[in-house]
Amino acid sequence: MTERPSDLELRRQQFKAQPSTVQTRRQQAVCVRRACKKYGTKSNPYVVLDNLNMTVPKGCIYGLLGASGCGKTTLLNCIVGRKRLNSGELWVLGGTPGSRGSGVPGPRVGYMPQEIALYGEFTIRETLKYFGWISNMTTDEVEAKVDFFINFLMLPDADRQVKNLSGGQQRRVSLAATLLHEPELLILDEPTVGVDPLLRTNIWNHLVEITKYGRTTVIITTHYIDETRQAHLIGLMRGGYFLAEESPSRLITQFGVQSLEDVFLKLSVMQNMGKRRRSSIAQSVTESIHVPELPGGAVNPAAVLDDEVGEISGEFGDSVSVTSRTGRRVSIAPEPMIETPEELPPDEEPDMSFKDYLKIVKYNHMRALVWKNFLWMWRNIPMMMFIIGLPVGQAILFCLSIGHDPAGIKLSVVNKEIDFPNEQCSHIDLSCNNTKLSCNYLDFVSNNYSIKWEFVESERAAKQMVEKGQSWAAVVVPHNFTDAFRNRIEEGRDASPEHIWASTISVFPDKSNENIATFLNRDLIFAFQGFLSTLMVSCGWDPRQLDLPVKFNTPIYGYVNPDFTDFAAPGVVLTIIFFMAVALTSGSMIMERNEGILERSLVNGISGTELLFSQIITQFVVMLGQTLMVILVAFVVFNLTQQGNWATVIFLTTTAGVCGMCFGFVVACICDNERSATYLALGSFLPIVMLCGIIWPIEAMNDYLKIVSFVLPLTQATDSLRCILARGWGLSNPVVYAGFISLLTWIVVFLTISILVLKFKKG
Ligand SMILES: Nc1ncnc2c1ncn2[C@@H]1O[C@H](COP(=O)(O)OP(=O)(O)OP(=O)(O)O)[C@@H](O)[C@H]1O
Repeated sequence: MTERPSDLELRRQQFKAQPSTVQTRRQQAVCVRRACKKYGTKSNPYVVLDNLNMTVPKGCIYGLLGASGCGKTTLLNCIVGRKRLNSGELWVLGGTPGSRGSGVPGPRVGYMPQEIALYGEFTIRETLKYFGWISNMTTDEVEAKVDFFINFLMLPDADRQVKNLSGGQQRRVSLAATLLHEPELLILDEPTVGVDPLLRTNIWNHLVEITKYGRTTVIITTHYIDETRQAHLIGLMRGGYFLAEESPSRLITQFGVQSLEDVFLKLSVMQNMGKRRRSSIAQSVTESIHVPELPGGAVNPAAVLDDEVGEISGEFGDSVSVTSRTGRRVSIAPEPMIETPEELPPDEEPDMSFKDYLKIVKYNHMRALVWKNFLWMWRNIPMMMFIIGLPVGQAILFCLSIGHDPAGIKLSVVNKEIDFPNEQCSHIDLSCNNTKLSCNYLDFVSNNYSIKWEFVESERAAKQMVEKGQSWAAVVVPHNFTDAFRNRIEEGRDASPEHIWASTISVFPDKSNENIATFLNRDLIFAFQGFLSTLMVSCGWDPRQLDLPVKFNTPIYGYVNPDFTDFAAPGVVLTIIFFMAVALTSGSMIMERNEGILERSLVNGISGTELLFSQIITQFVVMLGQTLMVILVAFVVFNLTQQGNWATVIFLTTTAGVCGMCFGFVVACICDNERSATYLALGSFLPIVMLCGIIWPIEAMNDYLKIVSFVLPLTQATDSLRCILARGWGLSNPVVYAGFISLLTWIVVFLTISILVLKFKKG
């Protein structure tokens, strides 16, 4: 119902001191009582709001003034429900901010933060569309207002991107986004910074206009004290409370000064004098400063200067609280006409149907958020290509660098069967009568394995090369190797120790690198078996006679020569997808939060759950792209082993990505800045890689760590993917579905933690 202006005028005359009850306090647009807010630690607290009282009647413009750092933004954040008071009471539009059905945060409030808090890549039109949609406006309703704001706020073309506007223009777009949905309570944190005087006047005129009929209330902070002359009430804040809360004209009249700045100065001096608590100073103040008589107990000069009462910390209008010399804080309030009830009545909570409880997300919010996220991606195509390309690059690097046999391992060989350097192993004789079998063996090694020989003259020289790191092993072939070897075969069980010794090739390896030493060991022995087999065939003997009596047949799963790449690939693919999702999700959420955009959306009524779900939808699309590309590269381009069902592989990998996203939410919710998020993400990366059986079998792990490893998100998943890829197992296999169960459990755990942290972690 529209009130007649004359009634309003009458009502505004009552903005001054008046006795209040809880009921009347609730009828104000904003009512703050005994508000305390501290930052810092318990042992080292930093008090920002100190027993502050504030009353903002409906339909007024309230100018919140105070020096930089005095706590204005903190107070506004508490009013819009983004920060919690440590103690005290707060009513906004009749309810407690954050309570169910209060509409605060929500569409009843419009908040323009100090920071620009807009997406630079969006145009002015898109920005307004996003905030309009959040506030349940239709696209047509937003469009209808775009032209008005472009003209009124002297903005350039609506299709210009915000990042290409000047700082002042960006602030005006921010103001337009706040005014757009005509909220009942407008909270503007320094909207006129960087705005020229003409436009500043226009903005103030607009505020006066929209508050004219009492439907809109405005709280505005500014450093330009004198521009608040048009406000109906101003609160002068200093030291965590209000020095005064009055209409500007009354303050100027009563202090007998020319400007509000002078009022502020005088009040500040009064406050300082009070703090010094000396009656002599009080005397001088009474002489030098004219303290006006303010009816209704707004500021009680006696309270300021009375020797018994040291410090004024009150507000005009409702109550004045002071600190006595004993340090006890007392309240000087006007005599209440109605006795204030001891107990506060319960918050007014609207009836909620069962359906309302189930509605954890709103369609218009989800539409705006998902649209905004995709639009951001579309406007950042190079960045998106990088984001999709990064895991692909990592997969390529993995496939090219991990798990292959070392190539070109260098050995220093002294072959005493030949007269080196005069003679070389150049003519390889494959007949049974060959007199230089050592040359055949060495040739077999270099042809079939990636080992390079360097012949040297003496055993000493061969060992020196190893000592200098120039070769991985010194190989010594004895003088009569061929004859001794033939004798050894022919003599069989009667072979003499001399023949055994003379037919033994000695290897002096450098085992400082376990991997290379293992490969060298394997290659030299396998090569000898191969060489011997060839020799026996050429001599017409059955090569099986000299086989080891343990025979490895064709493997049931896997290959005769398994590849470490195949072993590590499942874990590495999951790790890449998991941690890319962690980085992306936490990065984008922290970026939005640090730029104030997240805060702004939350004040507009977006809930933490909606934010999470919208992120899940958009990040899921990105992550699906990453997963498909990684799988394509690893299993199609690099042909890693894949015996299983493609759908199961993709399903498991994307589930790991969703799990990573949810961990990213936890990181973003817990960490306040990118640095701590990076530490947390990095800090969890190595333990997961080490403990989830990704690079080394869990069977080799310490028994206690095995228990930890069992519950980690990627352990069962890696095992599951390994079984799908290498054994071709399907979803019905317990090892395979254990991977899914583990990931899904972690998704629920991470989401619950995120929602709880978002709900309870407010200033
Ligand atoms: N999260 C925080 N942790 C610790 N201290 C904080 C935090 N936020 C604000 N402060 C401190 O609280 C004080 C009040 O900050 P606030 O932003 O409310 O001031 P302000 O009056 O809005 O200043 P300005 O006019 O410059 O914006 C400042 O000294 C600030 O450093």
